Amino acid sequence: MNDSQSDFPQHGQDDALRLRGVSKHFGRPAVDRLDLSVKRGELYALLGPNGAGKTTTLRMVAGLLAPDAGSIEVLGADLATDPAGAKRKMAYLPDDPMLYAKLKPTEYLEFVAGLWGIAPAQAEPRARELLDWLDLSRHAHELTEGFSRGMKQKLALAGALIHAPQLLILDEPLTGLDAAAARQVKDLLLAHVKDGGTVILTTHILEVAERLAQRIGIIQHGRLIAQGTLAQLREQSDGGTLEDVFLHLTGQP
Ligand SMILES: Nc1ncnc2c1ncn2[C@@H]1O[C@H](COP(=O)(O)OP(=O)(O)OP(=O)(O)O)[C@@H](O)[C@H]1O
Repeated sequence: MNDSQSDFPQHGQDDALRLRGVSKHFGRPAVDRLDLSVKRGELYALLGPNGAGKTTTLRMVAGLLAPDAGSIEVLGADLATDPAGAKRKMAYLPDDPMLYAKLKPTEYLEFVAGLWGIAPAQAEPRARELLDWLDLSRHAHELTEGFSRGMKQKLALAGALIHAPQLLILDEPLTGLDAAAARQVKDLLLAHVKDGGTVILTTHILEVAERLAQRIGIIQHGRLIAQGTLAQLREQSDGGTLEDVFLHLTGQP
């Protein structure tokens, strides 16, 4: 996608993300001894019914929530012992990203870049490129308070990408986007993976998982109940669409 990402490691056997026995309880288990690995250069979709533990899992990976048990490794950096090293390599986009209403996109991206210690001379072309990619350039000098939900979502994604992270962690990144915006975001994610980067995302839009993901994991009651390519998941079920497979595996009518 750009020069700053050309030093990504080549596709290899290494995992970009590795969770081992990760648990989180809120009175009752939200995530329950979860083992999950995502390979470098892979787009992995995490599916599950409401309340299955998807967001809790991603928030722990992003370092926003401490696991009660287990370990999380991001591109070789242990999140517990090297949180700064792990966080530098990843970006997290929550499902309800927060922006600063009184900033323009260029100012917002400059601000986020500053938090990462990126010099303005380096940040500015990267910001311009991201705004172009997401078709926000013509709004670059407008206050974000006037933005639609989809525009805010795209700007938040640009902010998450400003430090050229290798691992993207995205919670419902396509919800609320119109067809054109969804296409821009999907293209950006596919380009990231093509460049050797890694994506893990949650979605309730099964067509997104079906079309984008190399592997799909299904989580229920905080545990991974199935994982594989769409073809492999179909084999574990009675075939059919991903919706049929999902409903079958999660025991829903
Ligand atoms: N901060 C919290 N305090 C108490 N319980 C929580 C908290 N966060 C999550 N939970 C509970 O943990 C469980 C998993 O929630 P989580 O948000 O991870 O599910 P999810 O799979 O992302 O669901 P959805 O698809 O509805 O977004 C739910 O039972 C939820 O109520």
